[in-house]
Amino acid sequence: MEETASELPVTETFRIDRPSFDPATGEARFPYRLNDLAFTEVLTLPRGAGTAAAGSPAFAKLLGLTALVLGVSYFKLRAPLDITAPDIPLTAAERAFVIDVYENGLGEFYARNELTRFGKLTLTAPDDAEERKPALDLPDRTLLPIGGGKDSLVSVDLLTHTGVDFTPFAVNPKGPILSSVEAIGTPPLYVTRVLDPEMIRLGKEAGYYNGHVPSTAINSMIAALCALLYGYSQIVLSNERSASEGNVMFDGRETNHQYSKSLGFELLIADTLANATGGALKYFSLLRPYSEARIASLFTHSDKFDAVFSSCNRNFRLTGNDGPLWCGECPKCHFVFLIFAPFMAKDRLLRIFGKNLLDEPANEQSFRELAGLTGQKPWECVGEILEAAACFYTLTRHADWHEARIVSAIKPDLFAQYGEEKLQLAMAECLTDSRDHHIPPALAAKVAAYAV
Ligand SMILES: CC(=O)N[C@H]1[C@@H](OP(=O)(O)OP(=O)(O)OC[C@H]2O[C@@H](n3ccc(=O)[nH]c3=O)[C@H](O)[C@@H]2O)O[C@H](CO)[C@@H](O)[C@@H]1O[C@H](C)C(=O)N[C@@H](C)C(=O)N[C@@H](CCC(=O)O)C(=O)O
Ligand SMILES: Nc1ncnc2c1ncn2[C@@H]1O[C@H](COP(=O)(O)OP(=O)(O)OP(=O)(O)O)[C@@H](O)[C@H]1O
Repeated sequence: MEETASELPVTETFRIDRPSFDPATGEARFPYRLNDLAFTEVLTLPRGAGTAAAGSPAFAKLLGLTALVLGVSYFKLRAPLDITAPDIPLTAAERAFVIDVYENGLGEFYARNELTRFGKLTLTAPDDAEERKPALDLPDRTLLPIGGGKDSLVSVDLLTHTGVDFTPFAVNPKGPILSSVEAIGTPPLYVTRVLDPEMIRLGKEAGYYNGHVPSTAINSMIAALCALLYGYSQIVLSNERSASEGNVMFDGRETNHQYSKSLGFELLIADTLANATGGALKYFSLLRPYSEARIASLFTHSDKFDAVFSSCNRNFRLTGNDGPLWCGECPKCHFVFLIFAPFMAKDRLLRIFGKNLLDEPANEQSFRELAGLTGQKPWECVGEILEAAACFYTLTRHADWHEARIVSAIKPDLFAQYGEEKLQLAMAECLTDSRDHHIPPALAAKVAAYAV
């Protein structure tokens, strides 16, 4: 559906109503209205939440903010300019946070649907003048969201070896999330999330838009509700530094498929959660210092999860996955194979993927896109272009890989485009940890000492 400026939906409105939570059933309900359509999203949290925590002003605040963030799935059907939340008071900083979710969090959605929304959205909600709420008392415990792929499992290893106990957390766990948590062996905290089926149906109909939503922002707000209810003082994400690189420029801004995994968003949500809890709830990514290549090298230290993990997103569709753990066809499978290859024994890598993805000519175009030799960076959860190019460079000099079909096929263009010196420097950079992170200093020092 194409849209011209004169057709912008100025008379349409998206309304976010007051959400509710019943501690007896663990059910949270989030009602929305898009013009004359009504939707409800439902979360089911584990029962047994303290009623005191559920009745606190801080929980009401986080429930309201969660309603705003979860709203993106319904808003995107028409993407109107006006958003209202008549019963959810917001501070100035919270407004900026919500607008960021609806602008940059939906950046890929706008770019792919050719919708210009940056700087045009209005959010009408009552004012909350109290920017910083009173301090809550939360026990010193860690909630660790698990995605079923290599990243959060590297965090499992880092926390385990630095003596930090944690509870694995997941929203709608399935496939590799369930099997990885079983291998971790620590009782998890799981939340069931049911999107309104009418929204899913309309997303496939003419007259409605569809596209990507910022899933990490959504999962993080749900984790924050659980932190308050079940008593956790920190939520530890596993977002790599490579996630901050965008895909394309659109409507005057860089759009990023992984926006809500970026450092910029981490700072915004961390501030929002801290202000809502008087500083009691911390949020940071343990893997922010690392490139994807460095994370891959850290993953090789243990083979505990080899048979159960997968980074392939086909596993995480709402309806599940009836194919193999690694499809071997998508850009994410290709990227993960590429970054493991320099660091992992070849037979182990082939066992994990079930085949050699660098020997299949059909994959060449996809690998070229990952390394920036053609097209654009794929709309997928993949690392930086230069990082992929640097990994390819390493493989051109690697006894096990230099003769692989795709490595030999792209070598001339790789060298011509980047030059050897730039590729060598890029690899060195990938393996150098960044100090641009927000891990509490004592933990950062312990992790740095372990992750040599
Ligand atoms: C699993 C997956 O990657 N799904 C993306 C895919 O959706 P698809 O239609 O193939 O399957 P479903 O996920 O089952 O979605 C069905 C419809 O429901 C809509 N929907 C889904 C979840 C939601 O929270 N809200 C929704 O409205 C969805 O739009 C479908 O119409 O393609 C979609 C369009 O590009 C993507 O939006 C789906 O991505 C999921 C929301 C998802 O969870 N993806 C994560 C694996 C992901 O991409 N993570 C990124 C981080 C993104 C971020 O900013 O945090 C990453 O790991 O880098
Ligand atoms: N279903 C989920 N429930 C809760 N948190 C999730 C879920 N899926 C992903 N996450 C969180 O978001 C982070 C980013 O997801 P992502 O898919 O990039 O990571 P991963 O699965 O750990 O590793 P990989 O990048 O190899 O897939 C995860 O590390 C995890 O912290």
